[in-house]
Amino acid sequence: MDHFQLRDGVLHAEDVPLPRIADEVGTPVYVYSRATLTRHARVFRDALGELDNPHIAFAVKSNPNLAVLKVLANEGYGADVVSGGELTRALKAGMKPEDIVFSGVGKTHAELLQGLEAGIGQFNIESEEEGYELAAIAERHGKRAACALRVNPDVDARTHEKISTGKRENKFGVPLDRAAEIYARLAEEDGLDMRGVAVHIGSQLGDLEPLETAFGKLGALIAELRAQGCTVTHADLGGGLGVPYKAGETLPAPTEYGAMVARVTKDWDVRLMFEPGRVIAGNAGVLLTRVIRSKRSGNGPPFMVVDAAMNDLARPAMYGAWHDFAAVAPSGDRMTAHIVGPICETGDTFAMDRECDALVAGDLAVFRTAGAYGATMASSYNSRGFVAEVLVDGDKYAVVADRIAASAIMDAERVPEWLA
Ligand SMILES: Cc1ncc(COP(=O)(O)O)c(C=O)c1O
Ligand SMILES: N[C@@H](CCCC[NH3+])C(=O)O
Repeated sequence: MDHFQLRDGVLHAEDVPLPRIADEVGTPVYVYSRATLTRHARVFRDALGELDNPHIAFAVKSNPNLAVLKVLANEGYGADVVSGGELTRALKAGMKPEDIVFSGVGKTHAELLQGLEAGIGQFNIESEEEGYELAAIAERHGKRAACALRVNPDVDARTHEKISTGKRENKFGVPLDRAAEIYARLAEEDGLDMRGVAVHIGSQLGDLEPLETAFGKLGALIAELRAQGCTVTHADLGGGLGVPYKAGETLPAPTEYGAMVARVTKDWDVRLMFEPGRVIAGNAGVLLTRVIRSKRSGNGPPFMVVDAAMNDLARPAMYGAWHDFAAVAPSGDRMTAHIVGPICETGDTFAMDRECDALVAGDLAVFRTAGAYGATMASSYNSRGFVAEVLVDGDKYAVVADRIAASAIMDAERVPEWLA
């Protein structure tokens, strides 16, 4: 069920009319639905119902807002983090250290130490070099780090090239054909408790087949490791499940994913771990914006300039991504427009030749499916400041991230005296 629905002709987030949020908080603003987050968390967990006690770690990178993390912590979710900053957030939101997985190719010395001191559940080691560095830090501090080795299965995930992570030429993980020897060597380290393997082939996957291929390869690796005497008790299958961005688009349902996983892993005898991000948060948020003005463009459709821009929602500019765009109070009339932001780059374009609700200056509209990889990828380009975020729960809402004004960012800058 969609918690962003028209009621009496006005788009609501749960029971809150969006114009109320626009008036009270201003635009642009991200609006999240707690009910959707909770529902998605439960749907995903239920889809894994055939498995024995799966560990689900929300990919914090997809939406690191503390309130969003708290909603998921309340649902028993752990966290998949990729930086010291994300680790700090996950802990602050109440996630248990043992439920936190630390991924990423470039964990620094300080971040490895931070993870060890926090007592996190698992490091997903992405290279032999990282393994030795972690082992040395752990030994020096009298600790033992629980680890999985992330492998690169060389599988084409059939998604956008910039978010594909499982091809040999991508920077992630260790090559599959070297994984067994690296695992065995790292297992010799006193500072490491090599307990598992991990894989994540990419994001916004619309097809289960590449995932199944990658999981099949991981299963063969587990068998090979055990045959050579290594212990494997955990397997982390990453995230990646895609979500519909266009009305009417169909993607594999979590239940189909869960059934495939159960089938492929039935003889693995490990605890399975998952790192979903987008499938939990994507459709739990919209970016609420106001039309600044429409500008005629020769004989073509008008440019509809909205007050959100590529610095607030980078996905269209970065990946050519589609976000459905709809009026908050649709009149029923339609128009075709180029939907653009105010930033001084042609790339600041949300959509060209988009057929959409007819809108005029001052009207409110939303970009849908903006709950994942939205606010978290914002910048302050063109000195526009950082966009605000709101969480709705029934008929109430809270500002869960203040708008950061360009002036506040400027306060952190200095002109050295020697320039005077
Ligand atoms: C290691 C890792 N885990 C989990 C995720 C979450 O992916 P998604 O949001 O597609 O579920 C990502 C991002 O692609 C990732 O790099
Ligand atoms: N930022 C990407 C997803 C990246 C996934 C990172 N592992 C997007 O918006 O689609």
